[in-house]
Amino acid sequence: MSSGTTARIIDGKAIAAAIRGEVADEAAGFAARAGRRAGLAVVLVGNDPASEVYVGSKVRLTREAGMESFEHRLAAETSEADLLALVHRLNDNPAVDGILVQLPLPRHIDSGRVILAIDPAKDVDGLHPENAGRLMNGLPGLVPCTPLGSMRLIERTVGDVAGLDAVVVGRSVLVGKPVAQMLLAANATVTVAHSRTRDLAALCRRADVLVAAVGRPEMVRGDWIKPGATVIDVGINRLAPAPDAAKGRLVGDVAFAEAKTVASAITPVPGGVGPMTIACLLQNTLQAAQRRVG
Ligand SMILES: Nc1nc(=O)c2c([nH]1)NC[C@@H]1CN(c3ccc(C(=O)N[C@@H](CCC(=O)O)C(=O)O)cc3)C=[N+]21
Repeated sequence: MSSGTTARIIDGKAIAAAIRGEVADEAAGFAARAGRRAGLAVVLVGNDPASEVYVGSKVRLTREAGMESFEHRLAAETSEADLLALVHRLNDNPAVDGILVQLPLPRHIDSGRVILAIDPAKDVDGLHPENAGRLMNGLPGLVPCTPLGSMRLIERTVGDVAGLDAVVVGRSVLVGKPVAQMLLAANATVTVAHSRTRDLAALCRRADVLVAAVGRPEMVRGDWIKPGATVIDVGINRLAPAPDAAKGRLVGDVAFAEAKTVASAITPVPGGVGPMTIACLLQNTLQAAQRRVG
């Protein structure tokens, strides 16, 4: 398994910071032309601690990029009707260019219905079926941030993926399906694997580009990886804390220490895809703002 080499660690944190810098420059230009700043509304229902942390960084980085942040924190018991009413108000608010409803929502709320209520032109998460359909059909639209961030890292690492074998492990609407569409649009030969896939290890070993997005800590082992492959680890899993620690360690869906002896390049967790997600969210917000003012 070990080739005695060590993979290049793809520095998502640094690349994301560079993208945020570019977004900040463009956001300043937008504000000068439009006479207002681009605005992002983030809606958080309930107080899941992980979601609180993500929303906190989204708000901070939105402001750092020179955009306006509208924060809506709702109680866990908020009704679906009240959440839908807020989404409609944000759709109608001209100062809001992007709307992100943090997922997962409490179980009594149908997230599909909430996503459907978001104006597709403000759907900076790229989750509305109209935007998903646009991605599928190769039409311009807003694309989901985590897949977009993953693609940016792939492009920067391997350049052109045309003709390469790409395997995506995971078929979620949030990550697996859209990242597969993006790889296909870039002319990779794409296989989407999932929990029912037979001999997942052998399939993964054929991948020049392997995207792991299953949400299972360290599931992808070193001997599942083709020597020289590029590995994009989308998973963010917090392990149970050690007896003396308050918080468990963050790990991806890939067994990093094993994989880095086989791959030619790999994203770390944290510091890989995660920061790229937020950078792409800011970029999507600016794009939505620019389209809205025409
Ligand atoms: N509507 C919606 N859209 C989302 O895009 C969305 C969501 N809901 N719900 C939750 C997931 C998760 N997510 C992350 C964003 C940034 C990091 C991130 O920046 N992580 C850092 C730090 C991780 C840490 O220390 O906790 C890193 O990986 O280096 C992680 C995870 C967006 N999500």
